[in-house]
Amino acid sequence: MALIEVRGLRKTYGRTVAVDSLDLDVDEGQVVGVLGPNGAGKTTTVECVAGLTRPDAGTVTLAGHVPWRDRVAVTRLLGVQLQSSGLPAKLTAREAVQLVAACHDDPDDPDELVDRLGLGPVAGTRYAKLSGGQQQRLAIATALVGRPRAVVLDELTTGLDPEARRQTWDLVRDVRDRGTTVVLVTHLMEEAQQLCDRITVVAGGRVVAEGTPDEVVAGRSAATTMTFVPTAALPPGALDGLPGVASVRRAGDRVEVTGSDDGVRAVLRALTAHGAEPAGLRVAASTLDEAYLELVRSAAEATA
Ligand SMILES: Nc1ncnc2c1ncn2[C@@H]1O[C@H](COP(=O)(O)OP(=O)(O)OP(=O)(O)O)[C@@H](O)[C@H]1O
Repeated sequence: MALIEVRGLRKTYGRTVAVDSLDLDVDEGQVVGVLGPNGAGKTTTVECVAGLTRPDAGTVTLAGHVPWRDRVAVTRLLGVQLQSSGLPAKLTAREAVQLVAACHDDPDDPDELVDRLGLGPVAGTRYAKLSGGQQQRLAIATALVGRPRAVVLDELTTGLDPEARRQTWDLVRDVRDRGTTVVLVTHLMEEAQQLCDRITVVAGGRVVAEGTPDEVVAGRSAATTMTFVPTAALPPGALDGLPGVASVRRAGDRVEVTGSDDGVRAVLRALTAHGAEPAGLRVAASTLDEAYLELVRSAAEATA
């Protein structure tokens, strides 16, 4: 049984359906990403997991506990860093971690945790004076100080510069290596590719893809991208509609085709049939970014 199990989750706010029929499994020891565009229902989902929001329908269990009912157990099991940490501006970094530690039965040593998260030099600095990266690390420290089995990190690198982002990613890997399960809410495909064992892509409150990042890319009809310059002119539409071809785009002389491996072979055969060769041919697996955009666009078209 998964550490976190969500089945048929539904939550509405007035007429807005924030989440609908959503399933999510988070196995112990993994980093699981919840991805999706603005308003997809990611935060609502993790709020239901954390027991901060009660769903209209469906079930959520965390190590067998129901989050909005078994509050004490869930506070012990799950650390939460949500989008705005809401820490008082005047507390120092150390005081903030000590304050949250005091709410737990068997907390981590606040000073040791502050050091481990690279906040030692600013332990005496007030929250409002910390940099964005330091504030995020402090939010992670407050989520971890109760030594939870799982932690929810919601858009933890939004607004950080590339170096601070990479340092935060190292921190997440360290959290996972120490045995804590991580639910990572993110907009950033590179972040998901770098950190996540599995991802769930949500759009319009529903799951539109689930698997390892590689599985999600491979499962798309546009799993491969090939670009080339045909050495002879092709009749208009010569490559459109070939079996396995998802899209054909032209940029000057260069042609970019996305599709399955069958699509790549069909394009090469069509070129030969038209007496052309693919000069400067490059064939690459599509990125998670490309797969994600395709998923989100088709979900938006389906509901339009
Ligand atoms: N407390 C609330 N009251 C009313 N509507 C809400 C509330 N919380 C969320 N919503 C709506 O529910 C939908 C899903 O919101 P949610 O915050 O879960 O999305 P999200 O994927 O986390 O988005 P973002 O990436 O922008 O944070 C949105 O249409 C949002 O406006």
